[in-house]
Amino acid sequence: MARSLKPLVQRWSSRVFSVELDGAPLYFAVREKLRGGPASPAAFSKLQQEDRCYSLLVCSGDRIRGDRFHWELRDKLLRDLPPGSDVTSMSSFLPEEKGSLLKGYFFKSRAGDSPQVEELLGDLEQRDPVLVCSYSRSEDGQQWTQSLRSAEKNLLRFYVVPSEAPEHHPSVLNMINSDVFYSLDEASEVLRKCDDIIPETRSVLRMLPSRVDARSKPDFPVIVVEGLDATGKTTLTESLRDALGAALLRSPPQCLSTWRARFDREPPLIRRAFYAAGNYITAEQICQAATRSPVIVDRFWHSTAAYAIATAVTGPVGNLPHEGSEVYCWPSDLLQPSLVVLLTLDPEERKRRLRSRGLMKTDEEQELDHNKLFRLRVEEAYRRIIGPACITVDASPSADLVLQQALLLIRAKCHL
Ligand SMILES: Nc1ncnc2c1ncn2[C@@H]1O[C@H](COP(=O)(O)OP(=O)(O)O)[C@@H](O)[C@H]1O
Ligand SMILES: Nc1ccn([C@@H]2O[C@H](COP(=O)(O)OP(=O)(O)O)[C@@H](O)[C@H]2O)c(=O)n1
Repeated sequence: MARSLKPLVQRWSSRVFSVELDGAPLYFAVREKLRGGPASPAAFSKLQQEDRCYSLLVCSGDRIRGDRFHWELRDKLLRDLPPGSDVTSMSSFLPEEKGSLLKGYFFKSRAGDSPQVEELLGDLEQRDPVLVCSYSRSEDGQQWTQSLRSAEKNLLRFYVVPSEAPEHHPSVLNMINSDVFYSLDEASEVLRKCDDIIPETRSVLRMLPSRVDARSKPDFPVIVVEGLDATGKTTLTESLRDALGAALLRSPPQCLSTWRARFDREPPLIRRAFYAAGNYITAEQICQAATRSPVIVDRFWHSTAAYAIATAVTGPVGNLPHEGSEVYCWPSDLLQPSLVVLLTLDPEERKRRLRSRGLMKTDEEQELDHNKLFRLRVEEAYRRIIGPACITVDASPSADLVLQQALLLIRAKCHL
């Protein structure tokens, strides 16, 4: 373990640890001394007597390298650990301390597998920015301890104790400018830093506007249509274009389509920076088009932020950052549309439309289909975004009725 990790270790017992089980976080803490009787946190309750557990936390000073390493580490663990290790995501954080989140993985190993696991962890510790902990149970099976290798290679031992759930999901601590970007500068800084590992980034950077001016008010109304995949955005935006003689744009813009799949394979930090940058390119196109006619936009910042927030946070909708949180605030340097229409649809009808349309696209969209909680989080995050807020339109009636409904709204709000 590198010396630079010493400050981290010094505050180790102030940290809370979170393990993802069945799609939601379970929390525990560690203490140097045990007060009261032994206790087993929920994250450890389903383990067998002979099981040993491990955690790996990524702690790179370089967030791009760290995020990529974390992304690739899951595949490595799934490939190289013995079957049945049950690798799951975990994190560690200092309660209420922004930027304190460390991300990693938690897994178990049977007694007979220990040499293979120890060898893999030893290799990782030597080469990569990880903090490795092992967890074992006392002989009477009542108390778990955590062992952390210190800078001097000594083992630091802590008792594992239950911890209350924090007020916010831990991911919220690192969300700003990692999952959601609030300025072109922040997003393009991430892209600039990865242009050596992803050469395509240079082409994306060249397309970014050199100057952003969110204050200039477009001459014609700008109407954004948002919603989950297959809610009818394409159908509605094309009809609105025809009905209003409007220009139709999308985010990410057409000019980024060649690189989109490349960035969809990258870890969240880079992928989100790509989509954030796309919004600024679309904003520039909107400004030009809105001098001549109304503009309809298929997805914009609401999509970028809502999917990012709903992916970073796990578990029920209650785990999202609370309503009014700064994470839902529109970036101050991004053009604000005149109206944002959010299409909502009953999940069964959405599935029917997806099936009738053919294959699904991104991993996130596939996740939407089988993870009901994720879908609910995305929809709720859409609704919580402010400045501009979105107005919900029920997309279950016929395409023509949905169009009429949207036109009524546009006439009322945009004086068209
Ligand atoms: N109001 C509607 N009623 C019934 N089917 C619809 C309606 N709007 C769209 N569809 C159909 O549902 C599918 C998904 O619509 P689409 O406009 O491509 O959604 P999105 O752009 O949001 O992914 C398409 O097959 C489309 O023809
Ligand atoms: N403005 C946007 C648009 C899409 N996205 C991302 O793109 C995915 C949705 O894209 P999609 O392929 O369903 O979009 P459509 O082209 O079908 O509208 C989501 O997973 C979002 O993470 C974004 O972040 N910002």
